[in-house]
Amino acid sequence: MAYLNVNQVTKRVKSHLILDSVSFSIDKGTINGLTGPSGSGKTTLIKAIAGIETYTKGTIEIDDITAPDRKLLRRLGYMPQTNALFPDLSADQHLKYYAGLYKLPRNKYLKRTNELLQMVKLSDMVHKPVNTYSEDMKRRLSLILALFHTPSLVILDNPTSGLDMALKEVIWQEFTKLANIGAVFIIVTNLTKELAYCDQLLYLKNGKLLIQGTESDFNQTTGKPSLEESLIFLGSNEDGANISNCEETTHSNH
Ligand SMILES: Nc1ncnc2c1ncn2[C@@H]1O[C@H](COP(=O)(O)OP(=O)(O)OP(=O)(O)O)[C@@H](O)[C@H]1O
Repeated sequence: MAYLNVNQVTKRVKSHLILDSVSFSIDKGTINGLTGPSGSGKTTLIKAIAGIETYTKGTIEIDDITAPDRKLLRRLGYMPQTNALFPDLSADQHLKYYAGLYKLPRNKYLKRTNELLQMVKLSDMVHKPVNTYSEDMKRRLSLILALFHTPSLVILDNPTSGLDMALKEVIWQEFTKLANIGAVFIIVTNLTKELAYCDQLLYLKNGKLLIQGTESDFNQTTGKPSLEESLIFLGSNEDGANISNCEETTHSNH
């Protein structure tokens, strides 16, 4: 039974078709990498799933609930591409604010929050206002805000952008750990190394979902020997026109 069902989601702004009848399903406990060229609609799609962007047609169901729905608020974790933090508030104040929004009892999230702060090496900054943070510290806090309430669907827009290699590794280990206990991840990234960690990949181009599948599904569909070459091929191939029978070559990981 799929945890997330996206059915023919279409977004049109005036004459611009930003999402073109996008349909896919995602199972529990999987890490899904969403990739594609700049401007292909990745951010628009994840914002629609997170309930913060409207769309013209189609439906989105999360855990059998039609989105958007307030019942989903606590089940979702979302990290935007550009930080949406309050400059005058500290990390601690951000966490308290969001815990209040999710109605989390303090003793429930405190231990988890401390673990995450340590993981991203922000413990020393917890009482300092965000306007004293570097850009990558802001990314790290945004990531914690997407994870600390143990959501079942975690949606992250380029989560490791600007972070050092060692921290990227630690963060991906955490994603894997959470997926192993049932969390679903949708991670926007164009980094081949990160895409290779994912259970399943989704490739969006010009608002259309061209392929959903594993790395080997991608290579089989494109006829290329590696994911990197497949992505280069898909990116340079006008509208994916030469991708034959994408629908038929689409596979689910489960
Ligand atoms: N509200 C809007 N009104 C008009 N055009 C929009 C709107 N939102 C997004 N777009 C356009 O839709 C297209 C897809 O944008 P989106 O940010 O979703 O792409 P993306 O794949 O996430 O790009 P990137 O990788 O560069 O972040 C772009 O051409 C963008 O300019």
